[in-house]
Amino acid sequence: MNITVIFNPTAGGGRDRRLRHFIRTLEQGGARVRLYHTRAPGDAIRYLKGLEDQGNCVVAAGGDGTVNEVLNGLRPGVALALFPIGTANVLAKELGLPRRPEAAAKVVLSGRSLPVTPATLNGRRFMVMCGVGYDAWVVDQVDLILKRRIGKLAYALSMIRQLARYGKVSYRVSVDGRPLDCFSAVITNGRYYGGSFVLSRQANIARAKLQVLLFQRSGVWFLLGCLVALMMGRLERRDGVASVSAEKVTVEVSRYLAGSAVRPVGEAAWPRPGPEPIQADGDPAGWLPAEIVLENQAVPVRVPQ
Ligand SMILES: Nc1ncnc2c1ncn2[C@@H]1O[C@H](COP(=O)(O)OP(=O)(O)OP(=O)(O)O)[C@@H](O)[C@H]1O
Repeated sequence: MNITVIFNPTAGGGRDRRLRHFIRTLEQGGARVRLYHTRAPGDAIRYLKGLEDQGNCVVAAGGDGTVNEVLNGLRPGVALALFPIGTANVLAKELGLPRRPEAAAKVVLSGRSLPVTPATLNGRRFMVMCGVGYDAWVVDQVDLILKRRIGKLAYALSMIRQLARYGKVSYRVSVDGRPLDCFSAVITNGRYYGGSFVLSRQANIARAKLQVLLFQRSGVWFLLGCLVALMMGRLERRDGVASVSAEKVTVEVSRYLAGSAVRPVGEAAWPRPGPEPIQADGDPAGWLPAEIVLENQAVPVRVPQ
């Protein structure tokens, strides 16, 4: 088996020793391995697109951002595999993948292929989820230097800083043509969020459908209640949260609402109309408006037998 491994040396704060174990196990299992260290954001896509022959399988050795880049550079028919060494690794959690190097390598060598249907966000593929509103601002404003030092905690700090933003902009989300309004939305392919929190019990990564979660009430207390419900795995049961399945979703700003005395730390003028970010698979992915479409072909993903 020919395997290309794309290693993001910045994912999860750097995991060189674990990578060596992983590669050694692949080679001991008879695989021919080509290893590439990424040098910057977007490098994995460029590198993979330039490869005439990607082998039987491309392994994303990193977190969800690395998987996202590999997915965007992957040739049709080539299998995707994961060595989860990122910060949150939501897709790995979704697929029940092991994190230990030897076990992860065994899944690549002798696992089965699960067809997973990705979606596109304004033409760029994503595997797990994208979001607008509160969670997009949290991702957009996270301190990346702090993230390397303290991992997921950097997101917790960004979440606190962005609380005051929630409810100041409303969005018009069209779900398979049906217009709905909200103050935040997450469009997901899978069940999990931020690691191991259950976002949606209706979503399933093996199903060719997206699940759209809409946060339809404003107010910081409502948002805090949603975060607690998320931690308890009961988000979809909360009043003010709608959960609908879809194949095509568009999102645009509906309106900017009246100001607030509270403003996020570091914001000079607040609130003000401006570009609204989108996140995809936990990384910034541009600005609204957004068109999200389920693809019509699945990608084979290596999972445990
Ligand atoms: N050599 C590099 N230097 C800086 N950034 C890089 C490099 N290679 C890849 N990247 C970028 O790093 C970002 C974060 O990587 P990734 O998401 O895999 O790790 P993570 O954030 O630790 O994990 P997770 O997304 O699971 O929380 C990716 O969006 C990718 O574009």
